Amino acid sequence: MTAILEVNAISKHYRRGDERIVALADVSFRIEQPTVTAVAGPSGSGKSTLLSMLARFDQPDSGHIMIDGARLDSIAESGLDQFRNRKLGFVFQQFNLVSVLSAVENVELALAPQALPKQERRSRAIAALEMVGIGHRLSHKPTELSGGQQQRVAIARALVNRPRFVIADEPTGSLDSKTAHELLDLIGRLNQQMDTTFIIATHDVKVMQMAHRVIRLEDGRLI
Ligand SMILES: Nc1ncnc2c1ncn2[C@@H]1O[C@H](COP(=O)(O)OP(=O)(O)OP(=O)(O)O)[C@@H](O)[C@H]1O
Repeated sequence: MTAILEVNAISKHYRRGDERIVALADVSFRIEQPTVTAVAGPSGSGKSTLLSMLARFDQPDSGHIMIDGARLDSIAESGLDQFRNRKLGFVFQQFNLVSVLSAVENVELALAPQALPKQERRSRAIAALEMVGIGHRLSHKPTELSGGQQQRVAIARALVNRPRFVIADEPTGSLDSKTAHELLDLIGRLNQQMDTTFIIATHDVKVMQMAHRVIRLEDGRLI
């Protein structure tokens, strides 16, 4: 069976002056089904480096990654935006919403690369916001929303293109415990209903508890 994600012996190092920093060392794993995977490990263990490789923001020094049976390193630079737009959604600790835009406009941004009629774009963005339970806050700007509501808008933005994968970096890091629980329930539901695969870098035990699988990194190695 073709894995939906296959990470094959990837390594990555950085140089700082004379120092050689091993960020990832011979990391391999497969994800066979649409599931929620937590990537855990202490600060500096390589979690963000791994996520940036999965999105091809950066490339490993050796090894390779396959998504839906296709090698990431075979995608031409000119095709990267399209690849990310079709396959991936992103969620960040600080939400990364555009402060001057409303909730619905923030979600519409993710649809911009597609040549959709304005009305279609609007209705898709509204549907995504309704799906994450925030259809009653369409015209609110980020500063007029709570942290949990902003993170829901960010999730709607990540999901509006119905990507196969959502890559999240500490999505509960700025949320209180109750709001984090609600967000994780939502992620669990979206995984079930939409078959979206979530890969979540985290220090949060709650995320590790709800994930189907936890991958642990230490000094760039899987443990
Ligand atoms: N651009 C870079 N140049 C030099 N070193 C880097 C660079 N990016 C990351 N590193 C180093 O690579 C290692 C892994 O960093 P990474 O950001 O992946 O860790 P992390 O597990 O995500 O940490 P955190 O939980 O604090 O976000 C660290 O030692 C870090 O200092």
